[in-house]
Amino acid sequence: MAEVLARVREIKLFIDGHYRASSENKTFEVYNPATQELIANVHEATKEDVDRACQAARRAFEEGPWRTMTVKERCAKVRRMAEIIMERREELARLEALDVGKPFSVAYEFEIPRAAHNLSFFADFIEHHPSEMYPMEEEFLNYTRYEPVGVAALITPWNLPFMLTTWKLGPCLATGNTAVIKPAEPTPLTVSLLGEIAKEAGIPDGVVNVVQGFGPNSTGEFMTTHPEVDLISFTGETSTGKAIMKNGADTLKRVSFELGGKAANIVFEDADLDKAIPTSIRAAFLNSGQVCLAGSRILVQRSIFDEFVDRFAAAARQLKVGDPQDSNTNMGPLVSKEHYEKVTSYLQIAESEHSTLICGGKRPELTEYLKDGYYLEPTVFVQEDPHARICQEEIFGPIVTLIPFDTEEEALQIANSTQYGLNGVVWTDNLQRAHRVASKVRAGTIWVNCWFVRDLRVPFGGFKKSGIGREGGHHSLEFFTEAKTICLALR
Ligand SMILES: NC(=O)C1=CN([C@@H]2O[C@H](COP(=O)(O)OP(=O)(O)OC[C@H]3O[C@@H](n4cnc5c(N)ncnc54)[C@H](O)[C@@H]3O)[C@@H](O)[C@H]2O)C=CC1
Ligand SMILES: O=C(O)/C=C/C=C(\O)C(=O)O
Repeated sequence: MAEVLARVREIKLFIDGHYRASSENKTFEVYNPATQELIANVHEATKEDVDRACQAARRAFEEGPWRTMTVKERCAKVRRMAEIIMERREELARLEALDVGKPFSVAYEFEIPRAAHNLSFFADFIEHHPSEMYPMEEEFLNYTRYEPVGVAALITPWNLPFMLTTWKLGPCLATGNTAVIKPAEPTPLTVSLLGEIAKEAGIPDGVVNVVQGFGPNSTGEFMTTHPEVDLISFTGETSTGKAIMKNGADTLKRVSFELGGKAANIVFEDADLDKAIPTSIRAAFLNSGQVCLAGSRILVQRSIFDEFVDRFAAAARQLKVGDPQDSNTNMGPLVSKEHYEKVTSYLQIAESEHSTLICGGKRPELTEYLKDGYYLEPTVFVQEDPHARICQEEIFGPIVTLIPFDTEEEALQIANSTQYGLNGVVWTDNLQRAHRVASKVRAGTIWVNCWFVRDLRVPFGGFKKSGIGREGGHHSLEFFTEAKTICLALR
């Protein structure tokens, strides 16, 4: 594995079953966020390259065997992709840790197996999905077919590159669509391998294409305006979702968006703190807080506030910040210089808003090797005003805010006071309160006495500015297919 990490890679585009250079030989550089060392030179897809990828995906959809083969045969190939991913698990986890700066253990234990599961789950789900049937007395019989839509643009962010791309690719392929994928520009490594993994699994050329590049005036924009793209599944920032929607409007593209979040993690006085504190630590600092589901606003009932602050801060101080490749590391760096500057700008904002710094707020002391990495200690603030910017804006870093509340009504008001509504968390031993609060928080997923437990059958997505549509189970099936009704006269 040392060799996997040592070399500077050249990452090409994967179009129509082959690696290709950028048509203008344009490349950009990618750096290890833990050290600032160069790790890859990446070919940027020009308008001509994106056109090639979209045309290849269109041909593979219209002419190739992919759409017309039996669902059993198609899903077997998607399942084979999952097996190959697990065969390459260590390599993929090492690359994800190198590229994103996340701990290798998190990539190896959670994200790469989840990526494989994203493919195998949807292969099983789609293969065994029943059709609807509506008999009309004895005269007519209606039944429904779910047919693929066409060419899908799958655009993903840098925080969970491989996991989130496969979350989209699984249902896209199992239902018979073809794909043009674009990972985020700071983290192209693992996703760049998906084309070759699909090819090895026996998926025909042109079905899975991977292009690389930036968003506005670059690859992302060329994809979302391309006339051959029928649908777009996007995860990322809310403002990017708006731009993509505008770009796709002229050609009436179908969209599914999973956007930002600012989850309220509500801790009532009857909560079991021995469970609430370690899980709230994970919810705040997993992947250096770069998770859209992060519990970045912790609302704590005033009667237990001081105890919670002390115990939470003590647990935050215990986290080992360091080299992502070291198996003892709990938290790595932030993903890039640009993002580090954005996240650390909130330290000044918090100060100007009179937040109280409880712990963190500075670079940790690290070895010489990591001296240039984009590191920030796990940082905890207390803020009484839930309308302060650190309580409202998605910081997307290891900065968490503790906010006291007195009553259930007040907790709900605070929880619902942001523009986001992706998820929420409730800690209580009172079953009635759990149901009541869960029903009143305006968000797509509410975890009660747990966090980030994922069953891929359930709807996943956001209220308000956290997204449009739902993916997961039959929601993904509906997004990636056209439902067709066939009505047969029986007499
Ligand atoms: N899941 C989430 O909720 C995520 C939220 N974010 C938030 O977004 C902020 C910025 O992160 P970015 O990676 O820059 O997110 P982003 O939303 O700008 O980028 C996500 C993807 O969209 C592409 N993209 C950007 N502009 C585009 C356009 N006009 N047309 C088509 N594609 C476009 C990017 O190249 C990337 O592949 C973070 O600081 C964080 O607050 C970032 C990652 C994930
Ligand atoms: O479990 C999922 O499907 C998604 C998890 C996390 C994100 O979408 C994110 O952080 O962007």
